[in-house]
Amino acid sequence: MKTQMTRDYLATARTLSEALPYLQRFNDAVVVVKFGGNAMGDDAEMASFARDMVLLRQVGVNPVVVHGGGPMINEMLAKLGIESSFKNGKRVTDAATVEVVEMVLSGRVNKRIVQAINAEGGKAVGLSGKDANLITCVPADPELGFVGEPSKIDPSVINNLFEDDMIPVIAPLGQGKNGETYNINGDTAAGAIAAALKADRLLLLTNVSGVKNANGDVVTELTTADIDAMTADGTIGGGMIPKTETAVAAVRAGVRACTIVDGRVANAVLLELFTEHGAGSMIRA
Ligand SMILES: Nc1ncnc2c1ncn2[C@@H]1O[C@H](COP(=O)(O)OP(=O)(O)O)[C@@H](O)[C@H]1O
Ligand SMILES: CC(=O)N[C@@H](CCC(=O)OP(=O)(O)O)C(=O)O
Repeated sequence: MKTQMTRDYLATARTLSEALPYLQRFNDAVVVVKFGGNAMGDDAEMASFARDMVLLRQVGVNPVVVHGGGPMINEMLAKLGIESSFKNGKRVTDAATVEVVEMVLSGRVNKRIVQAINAEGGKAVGLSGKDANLITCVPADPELGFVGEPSKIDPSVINNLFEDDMIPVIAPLGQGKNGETYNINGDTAAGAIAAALKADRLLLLTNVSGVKNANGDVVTELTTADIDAMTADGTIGGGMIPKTETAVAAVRAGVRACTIVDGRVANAVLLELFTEHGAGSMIRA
C-alpha cells in the first residue's frame, strides 16, 4: 500500500521535528529524486544529500536517486578537446561524446553518490539504465545524435532493491534495440522512472530555487498551461526546459506531484517532503 501524501499534511508541519511523529504516514511511499550536476556541490553538500536519502529509507520511504552530471561531463570533454553544444537543454551527442558521457556518469559521478550514501549508513547500489534492461531508448531527435528518449522501462530491478532495503542510484543512460548506448537527459530519465513506478513524488533538485517568472520571482504552483505559455514566450529556457517538460509528462502519467527545488539547501529533500518550507515550484495534474 502506498501512503497518500497530501499538500494539506505538508502545510501543517513547520519544522522537521514537528513532522517527526507523522512520518510513518509516508511508509512505502516511492520518491524519485533527480540530483542534478549543478546541485551536487562539495563533499559536505553531498553528505547532506546522502543523509536525507538514508533518513527517508529509515522512515520507510523508498527513495530512488537518478542523477545528472552535466558540468562533470563538460569538464572531461574539455580535457579531451571534444567540443559540445546543447539544443533545448539537451546535449548534442555524437559517438565520441556518448563514450565520455557513459564514463563520467556511470563511473565517477555514480560512484561518488553511492559512496556518500553508504558512508551515511545506507545501502546504495549504483546502476545505469542499461542494467537489467531498466531503460530502452529510441533516438530523441535526429539532430541530437545518440540522445535517447525512453521507450520502455522495466522497473523490476528497482523493486527488487526496495525489497532488500537498498537505495538505487541510477545514471541516465539507456540501450537502443541494436545494443547502442544512448545519453538521456537526467530529468527525462527520472521522469520516465517515476512514471513507471507511479511514484508519489518526483523531486528535481537543481541550483535555482524553482521556476522563475519574467520578474525573476519563483512560481510556487504551476499548471501545465502556465508552463506552455512560459516556454512559448522564452521565460523558461535552457536546462529548465527538460525539467518542466518532465514534470508535465510525469504528472500526466500518474505521478502525484513533481517539485523543482534548490538541492544546495541543507536538508532540501526532507524539508520539501515533510514541511511547509517545501519551497520550489510544484506541478500537479
Ligand atoms: N524560468 C526559469 N526559472 C529558473 N531557471 C531557469 C529558467 N529558465 C532557464 N533557467 C535555467 O535553468 C537552469 C537549471 O537547469 P540545469 O543547469 O540544466 O540544471 P541541472 O544541472 O540541475 O539539471 C538554471 O540554473 C537557469 O539558468
Ligand atoms: C541528453 C543530455 O543532455 N544528457 C545530459 C546527461 C547529464 C544530465 O542530465 O546532467 P544535469 O542534470 O547535471 O544537467 C548531458 O549530457 O549533460
